[in-house]
Amino acid sequence: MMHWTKMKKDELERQYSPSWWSHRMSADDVIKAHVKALKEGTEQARGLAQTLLNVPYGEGDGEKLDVYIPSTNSLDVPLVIYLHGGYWQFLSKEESGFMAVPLVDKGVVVVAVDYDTAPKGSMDLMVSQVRRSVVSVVQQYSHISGLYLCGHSAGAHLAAMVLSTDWSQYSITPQIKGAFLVSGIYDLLPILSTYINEPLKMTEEVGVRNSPSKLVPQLKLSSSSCQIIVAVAENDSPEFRKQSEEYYKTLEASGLNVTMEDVANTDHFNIIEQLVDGEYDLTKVHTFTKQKGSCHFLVSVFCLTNNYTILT
Ligand SMILES: N[C@@H](CC(=O)c1ccccc1NC=O)C(=O)O
Repeated sequence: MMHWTKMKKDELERQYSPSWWSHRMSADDVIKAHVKALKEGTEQARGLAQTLLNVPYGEGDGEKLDVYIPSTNSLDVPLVIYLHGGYWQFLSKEESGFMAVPLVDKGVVVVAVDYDTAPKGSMDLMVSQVRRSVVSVVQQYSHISGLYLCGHSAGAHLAAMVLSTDWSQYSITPQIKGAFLVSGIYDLLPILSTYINEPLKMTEEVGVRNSPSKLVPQLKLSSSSCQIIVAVAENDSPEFRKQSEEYYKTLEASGLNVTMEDVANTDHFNIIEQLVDGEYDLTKVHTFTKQKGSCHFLVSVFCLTNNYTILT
């Protein structure tokens, strides 16, 4: 495949337009269906779980998160923080609670984080916000049995930036047990010259310091015991697939605990949408989770994608 530096602008923009690559619908329709599925899933989750909505994690207006709480007597309560996608300019926590639908009755707390999307927020601000949201959650829920991170698309980028944080600047060092990075972008340089960067206005310097692919040594220092899953859709664009493959290879070469999952029959959108889908075999998930005893979240998520990888 041609290296991105050799691509003309229109080809680069096509490669970085996920909706163009769906086999299911037209570009416009797949985005409309995506927003609808996430909204409906979030509404369903709000009906199923107890919720704490709009909990501040910082001083800024946009620095709020939603907590989806299971009713459980168990002391073993894992918590997963979900960072939404949407190219750092679309979507919000109002479409980001859907993952609680299958997880809440397994005793998992789900937290959906808002951050200031562009043009209001810059890349540096969004990265700082998600880092601070994780610190705030850990301070608030110090009794949890494990902290997991999940992000989709731009949210997978932000999750990878959280894993690559030098926590010495913060009041605590969160111990993240697992991270599920779905169809992410880990090198921002290819998008600098595309329409995606119009509201973001990233310079090359900003792109470099916010590229997880360039921060693997820091990730190794901060998150060496984190179990990382890099997942990508079969029908993501070749450039998106390459982003995941290369990030996975770099993590693996550094000796990190990482798995690559190429999820068959999915595109950039339904790879994450289907985590709400009741059709998947939740009974099996439950048995699996009990047998394995730990890492509920990652096991559940993987069974939901019909991909029975034993992770613990
Ligand atoms: N121009 C992008 C738009 C996009 O990625 C997107 C738009 C709305 C909501 C979510 C999106 N992407 C990933 O979550 C595309 O072609 O797919």
